[in-house]
Amino acid sequence: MSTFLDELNDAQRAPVLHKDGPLMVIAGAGSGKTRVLTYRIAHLMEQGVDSFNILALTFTNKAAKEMKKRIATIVGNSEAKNLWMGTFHSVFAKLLRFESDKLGYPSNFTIYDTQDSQRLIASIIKEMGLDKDIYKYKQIQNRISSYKNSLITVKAYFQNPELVEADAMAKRPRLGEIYQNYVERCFKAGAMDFDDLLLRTNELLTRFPEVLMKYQERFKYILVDEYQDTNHSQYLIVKALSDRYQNICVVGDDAQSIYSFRGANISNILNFQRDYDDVAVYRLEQNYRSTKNIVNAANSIIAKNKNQLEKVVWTSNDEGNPIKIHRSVTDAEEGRYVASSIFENRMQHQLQNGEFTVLYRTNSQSRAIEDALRKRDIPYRIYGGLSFYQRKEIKDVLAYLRMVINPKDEEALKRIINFPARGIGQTTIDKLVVAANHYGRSIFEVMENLDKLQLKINTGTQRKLEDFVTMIKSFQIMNEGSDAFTLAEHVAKKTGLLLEFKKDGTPEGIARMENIEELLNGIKDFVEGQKELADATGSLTEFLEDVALATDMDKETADDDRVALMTIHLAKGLEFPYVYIVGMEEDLFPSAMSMNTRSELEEERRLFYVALTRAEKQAYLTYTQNRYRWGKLIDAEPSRFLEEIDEKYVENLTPVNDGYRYKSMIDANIFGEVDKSKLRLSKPTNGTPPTSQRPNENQLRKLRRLKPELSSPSSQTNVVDTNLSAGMRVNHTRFGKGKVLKIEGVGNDKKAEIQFEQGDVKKLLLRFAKLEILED
Ligand SMILES: Nc1ncnc2c1ncn2[C@@H]1O[C@H](COP(=O)(O)OP(=O)(O)OP(=O)(O)O)[C@@H](O)[C@H]1O
Ligand SMILES: [Mg+2]
Repeated sequence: MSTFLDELNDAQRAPVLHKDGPLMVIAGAGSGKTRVLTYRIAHLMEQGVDSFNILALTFTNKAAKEMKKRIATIVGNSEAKNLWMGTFHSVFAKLLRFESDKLGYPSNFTIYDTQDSQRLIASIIKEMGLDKDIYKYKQIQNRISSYKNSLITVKAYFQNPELVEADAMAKRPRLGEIYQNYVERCFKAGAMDFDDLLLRTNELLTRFPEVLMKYQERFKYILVDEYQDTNHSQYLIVKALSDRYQNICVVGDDAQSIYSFRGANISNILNFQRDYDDVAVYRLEQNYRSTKNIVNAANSIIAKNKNQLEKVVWTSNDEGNPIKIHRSVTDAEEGRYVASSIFENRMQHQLQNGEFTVLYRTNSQSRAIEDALRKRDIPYRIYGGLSFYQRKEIKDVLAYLRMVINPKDEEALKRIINFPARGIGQTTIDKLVVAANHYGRSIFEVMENLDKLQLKINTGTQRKLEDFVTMIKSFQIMNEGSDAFTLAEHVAKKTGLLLEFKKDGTPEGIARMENIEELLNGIKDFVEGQKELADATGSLTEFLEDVALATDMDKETADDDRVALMTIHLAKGLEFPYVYIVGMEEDLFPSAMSMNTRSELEEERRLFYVALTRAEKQAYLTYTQNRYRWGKLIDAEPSRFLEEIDEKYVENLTPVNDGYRYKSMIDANIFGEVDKSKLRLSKPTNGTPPTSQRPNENQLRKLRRLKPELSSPSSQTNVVDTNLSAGMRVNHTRFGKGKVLKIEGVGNDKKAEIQFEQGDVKKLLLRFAKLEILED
């Protein structure tokens, strides 16, 4: 028996050694679930299971790569290479390449990213002559995506009066038509969007029993990490594939389910035992990641959630320091605090930048942090913002390459038909689109047959269109004889793209040119790398697929030492010695959009649990009293989550009653970034922005209608204390005793201004404040 099993504790070893049949590992953060999954695969292989018969589904491609690396050190590289491992999307994109003809798709189908989907939907809305303020393309795309993830096809949509009615009620009666057009256009373009990769896999496995059987035989062992965040579509795929052998191993933590807004369904994990016979359930309790303080603090938070499985998490690691809470006056100051704290820790403890991460609830918070890090010359990388492959110039090059592989690709074509400029105007493109719709063909096919169609395009323009077709065809011929790199380099030069950016001469133009060079380097690396793999050839198709499914998380290189900035959602499964969670404020975290029901609020709390449990040694929680949001300065309240942590585990770096009032700071104009005029203009009387400026909650709620648990009407989170009035004496769990000076606002915005005995006057939102009325 090899020694790698010694690197597990007894509880971890049991699921690793578990023989055939379904098993589930349910355990809290940092207890080794991912490690169990990894070692189980290695063990299966050691027991003689063929690596070709194993399928492992992970949350990121990076996680898959790391797992593979670890497995390779145990069983050897050549065997590890054969494993099918990756995210749902990348694994099933690969599978669809082999089978797509059955669904009427070419094997070289294009993958539309979210931006492509949105552009296509925007143009459909325009072609249909609809009001773009009512039919907002991003919202529509979201809606279509959630239909697809619930396996509601266009046909199913029209057969469901409830859905049709809901959209009509939302003043979007033609949503179904948009959906239908969108699906047809994607099909005609030989393109699948992200959701199609799952939807079409489901279609394939349901419609073609022989295909299902083939993959059931192929994937005799299936393993899924982060099972709590699988959506319905993913669930059905796993269910179908594992149905024959039932060798299914899922690991997860219901307390870390944070993707319900994307259709993830926590009940998949809760129902696992019902779905399979004789499920073995394993629990892990020992956390190896974090200090005692962090583990205990995290436990104290998640205990506040009502809907969860009972779990114990403990650690034998050091006590560690308490979690540090820091308050600042503005978001810019918060950024400066984080930057200097990172700087000091790095110096004091001789650390690398890569040992720090800054986590936030929404992407827009990164700016203030970035500014501060830049000022201190601390290198950082943002994950999940605009990924490298989403940049304009990169998408331009990729669009040409996509055309080479699949000339029907409509979004790619529209992007480059007149870039660099070749005198083909929008009117011409519109005519081509109309003709393509009319004949049920792709735009490129229309362009190939211009001489036969009477499109009222003048001969000069017609010639330009023909030149374009000839150029693409010449690339296609070249593609047959050369590798992806040679072709891509040729395309970048021949199309004039490189020249276009060079001509520009501005720093941005040069940066764009360098990015294209970086892309070419990347393609070269890819071609070299793919040559080693058993089932890959280094073709352009493979490269484009890799790119379409890449997140910048996957692009990380080891030698590059930077502080990581990302949303909490992206941080799932990762770990860092030092973690800063910024923006711990009401309406931001928990998000203003997630306070309508208990289940939404509990999801926010799980998100906080995920954030905190990323930390190995030290966690910081920061909040500010004033923050620019929706273009206005608003006064922010500390997040309720701060109060929820058992105070034994925290240390307040900025005590509450230090007389640190933002008003006086602004009057003294100490902080340059606070613009007085803006403040006076916008300072809302009750501390929350006017309703009209808030995100359109109503629509969001409607978009979420698909989630059954949200439909219950009686899910108000907190009871507003209506009895409170000025003059009353109250007690607050944290601020102590005080007297109510006045009450203002109504309903959810009702606030009390309280003079606390410790000297501070505070305004508290009544629906959150834990106030006890004292009898005098
Ligand atoms: N038996 C063990 N001995 C030493 N280190 C361990 C052991 N088990 C897990 N670890 C380490 O603890 C850390 C957390 O493990 P892992 O990432 O597998 O936990 P997890 O349960 O998947 O966490 P999450 O819920 O955040 O995904 C990792 O650094 C891992 O290498
Ligand atoms: Mg994990």
